[in-house]
Order: sequence, then structure tokens, then C-alpha cells
Amino acid sequence: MTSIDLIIKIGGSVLTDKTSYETLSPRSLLDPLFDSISNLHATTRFLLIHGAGSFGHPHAHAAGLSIGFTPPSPKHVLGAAKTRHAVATLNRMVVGELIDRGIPAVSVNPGSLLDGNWSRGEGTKPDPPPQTAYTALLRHVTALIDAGYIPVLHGDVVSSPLFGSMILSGDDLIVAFAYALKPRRGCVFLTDVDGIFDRDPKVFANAELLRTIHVNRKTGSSNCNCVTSESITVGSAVDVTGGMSKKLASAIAVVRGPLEDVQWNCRVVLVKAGSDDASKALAGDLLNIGTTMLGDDQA
Ligand SMILES: Nc1ncnc2c1ncn2[C@@H]1O[C@H](COP(=O)(O)OP(=O)(O)OP(=O)(O)O)[C@@H](O)[C@H]1O
Ligand SMILES: C=C(C)CCOP(=O)(O)O
Repeated sequence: MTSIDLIIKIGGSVLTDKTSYETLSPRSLLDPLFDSISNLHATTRFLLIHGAGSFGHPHAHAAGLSIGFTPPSPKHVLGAAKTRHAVATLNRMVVGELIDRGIPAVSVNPGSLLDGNWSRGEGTKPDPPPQTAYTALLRHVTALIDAGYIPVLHGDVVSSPLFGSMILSGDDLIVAFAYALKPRRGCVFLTDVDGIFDRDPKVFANAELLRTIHVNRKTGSSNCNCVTSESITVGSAVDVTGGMSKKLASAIAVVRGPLEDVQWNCRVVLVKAGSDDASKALAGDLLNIGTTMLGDDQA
């Protein structure tokens, strides 16, 4: 089986300015980020996923992609095409930066390899993809890893005869890949804040960082009493995938693991890109940094 140490999601809030349109973060933030990711290559096997930031979210919002449309209108399909183009553009930038630093990074557009034939579900939004939808994508990505590449995936759009075109968040990808690849050290979310707070730290100066979140693997409940409250919000930016609350739900899903796997043990940390805690996380030290999430039966 293909083995990896870490799955890293670089948030769109790190790569881009989410309060603007198709705007990259300043070089003073991006250069150290790409340097630190590149330096990992010598010691660590990792998979990279990045968010859509101000490239994908504004287009997806304009096209109404979070709900899907059946049958899809020409306007909807054009909006989906623009969204795919924008996230692929951001992805090429990321891959180019890594290649310039001597890393064998390769673009993978997940929406092209996902099987969109799952049932729509009962809600107003289509259900997220089941693990079976990822079979071809997983095969492609593991073949790349085995051949020595660093695959770089991104939040994307997936198309289906059942619901038209719909958003696929990088936060969904990290769950699917964690379940399939069982990263030895865990999963790292790099964002523009120090972790999960009791309230949005950009809005409330006295917001408190939640340092450790214990998740009950059986029930999915946690000691984070803000999971369902309004204290975790999308923030001020345009974000069609649910912002920090989606990230928390994905992180809980990773810590829970597949229910049939009783041996499952996968840590998750949420840390601020460029911080000392981010350096520790990338070095594989996923304890007592940022917000650390682990099963309540795990040390
Ligand atoms: N309780 C909270 N704790 C921490 N951040 C919060 C909270 N509530 C809202 N936020 C906001 O969530 C933002 C990070 O979420 P966001 O979805 O933008 O991250 P991302 O993964 O980098 O983005 P993308 O989806 O583009 O990849 C922060 O900038 C912060 O303002
Ligand atoms: C907006 C699009 C196309 C994908 C969203 O991915 P995310 O930024 O990882 O949630």
C-alpha cells in the first residue's frame, strides 16, 4: 500500500486575499510558505491539497454552485467552467512555485476524476461524495506518489448527471484521502489564523484559542462546545463551502476515521501558516500546537 506521512491542506486564506477577487497573498507570505513545503521533500512523504480562496469562491458564489442544478442551465455551466478555470489557475501557480524549488509537483484536478454518480440525497444541497466516488482519483494519486511525484490537488467542481455541477471542497478531499492513505503522522490544516477559536478571532479581539479538541470516535461529539453554535462562522470573506465550520466538521471526520476501523488513530492540527506551530506540524510533531484534535481514547 502507498504510504505517506502527512496530508497538508493549504487554506485559500493563506494563498490568497479572500476579501478581494483573484488576488494572491503577498510574496512575503508565499515565499516562506513554498520554501517550507519544499524543504519537507527530503524527509517526508506528503500529499498537498489547497483551497480555492479568492480564485474559486467568488465564481462559485456567482454561479450558485453550492446547491447543484438539474438540469443545468447554460449560465450555470458557464459559471462552473469559470470556477474550474480559476482554481486550475491557482493550482498551476502553486505547482510552478514548487517546481521552481526543485520539487516534482504535479497538478491534479480532482473534479475530472471523481465519479459523480452518487445519489443526490434528501437535503437542499446534494450529499457530499461517498468514499466510492473517489476510486479513480485515488488510483491516479497513489500511482503518482508511487512514481515519486508530489500530487497537488485543490478544491474543485464535480459534475454529475444527478445534480449538475457542484462544489467539491478541499476539506472533503482531505477526509477521503486520510481514510484511504492513513497518513502516519496525521493531517495539517494551514490557515490564516492560529487554529479554532471560541469565536472568529478576526471579529473578536478577545477570542480564545481552543488548544485541544477531543473527539468521541463513536459519536463524533467533542469538547468543542461551539461546533453547532454561531461562534464558528464563514468570516467576512466570500466562501461557499462553509469556512471554518466546514473545516471543523472535516477535521472531526478525519479523527473519527472509518467507523469499521477500530485501530484508527489519525491526528489533525489546525495551525497558522508561517508560525512556529506550523513548522512543528510540518516536521511531524502534531501535539500541543495550534488546535490539536485527537480521539478521546488517544494520548
Ligand atoms: N471560531 C473561529 N475560529 C477560527 N477562525 C474562524 C472562526 N470563525 C470564523 N473564522 C474565520 O475562518 C477563516 C478561515 O476559514 P477559511 O474557510 O477562509 O479557511 P481556508 O481553508 O483557508 O479557506 P479556503 O476554503 O479558501 O481553502 C479565518 O480567516 C477566520 O476569520
Ligand atoms: C470554490 C471551490 C471551487 C472549491 C472550494 O474548495 P475549498 O476552498 O477547499 O473549500
